[in-house]
Amino acid sequence: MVWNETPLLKVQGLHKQFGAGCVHCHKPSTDEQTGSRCKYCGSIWACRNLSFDLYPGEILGVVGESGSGKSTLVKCLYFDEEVTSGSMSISSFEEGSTDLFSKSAQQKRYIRNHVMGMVYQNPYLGLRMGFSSSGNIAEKLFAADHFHVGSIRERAADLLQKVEIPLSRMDEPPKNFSGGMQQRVQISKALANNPPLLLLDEVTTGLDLSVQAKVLDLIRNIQHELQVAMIVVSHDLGVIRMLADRTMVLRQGLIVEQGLTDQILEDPQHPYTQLLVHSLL
Ligand SMILES: Nc1ncnc2c1ncn2[C@@H]1O[C@H](COP(=O)(O)OP(=O)(O)OP(=O)(O)O)[C@@H](O)[C@H]1O
Repeated sequence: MVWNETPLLKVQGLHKQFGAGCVHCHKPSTDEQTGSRCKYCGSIWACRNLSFDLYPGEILGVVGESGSGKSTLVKCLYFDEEVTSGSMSISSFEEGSTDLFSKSAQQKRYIRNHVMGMVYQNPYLGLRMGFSSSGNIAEKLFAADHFHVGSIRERAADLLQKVEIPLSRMDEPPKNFSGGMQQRVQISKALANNPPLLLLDEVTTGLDLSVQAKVLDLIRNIQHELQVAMIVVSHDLGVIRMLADRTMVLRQGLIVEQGLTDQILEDPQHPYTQLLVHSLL
């Protein structure tokens, strides 16, 4: 696939440090050998100098072992975590001319509500379990300035149908639903504002294999139908193989390899990627 358009998302030099830091680690090392943890003060550089682009309608996979910085990356992109340094722009917001990390809290909320959707591994983070499923979608629509009650209910029904939640259950709260159904409601809520960018963090981890396959199928169909660009975080190369056009491999907060998913999986160049790929086989 050739991506010859303007990128939807541009991330440059994203660093995220946990801990106060010290004189020895005031600058994050981008040396693979050094590791992500400062041996003097224990601070962790969860993301080190991450730069990448995402094109409209593309699915970018982010893979790496536990602790490699995958979740921290998407949390930073969704403003759940404050970055230590770096910049991010989205072409559909102020024509991509401003750094979104430097915006005020209020502006960040606006950006989240209008141009992003997020699906968490834990549905309790993305849903109000006690609200009805349609109410969850309405909440996202209100946040994105849609106030017409009739059309909100219609949109909720439409979205829930898309993720195969029976309409007879649209007024039930997600706490009554199975794990797979909760993930599907979360996906429909994340799509409510028609975002050009959807972030998905380990969305099938913990689900039964057959349920996983259904959710993955659904994500693929949605991408096909709505052409929404996605960043899919997973430690599971099977998920990445099924969904991602391009893949970025993270290790100790650094990108060690990136490229077309087929190339990465068929002919990994970095020893760490080779280990990851071969442990799948
Ligand atoms: N709130 C936090 N405070 C301190 N350290 C943190 C915090 N969140 C993450 N970290 C550290 O940052 C590093 C990256 O964590 P992160 O959760 O991003 O990894 P991950 O690749 O998503 O792992 P997993 O697949 O297990 O979720 C880890 O060393 C982790 O301990």
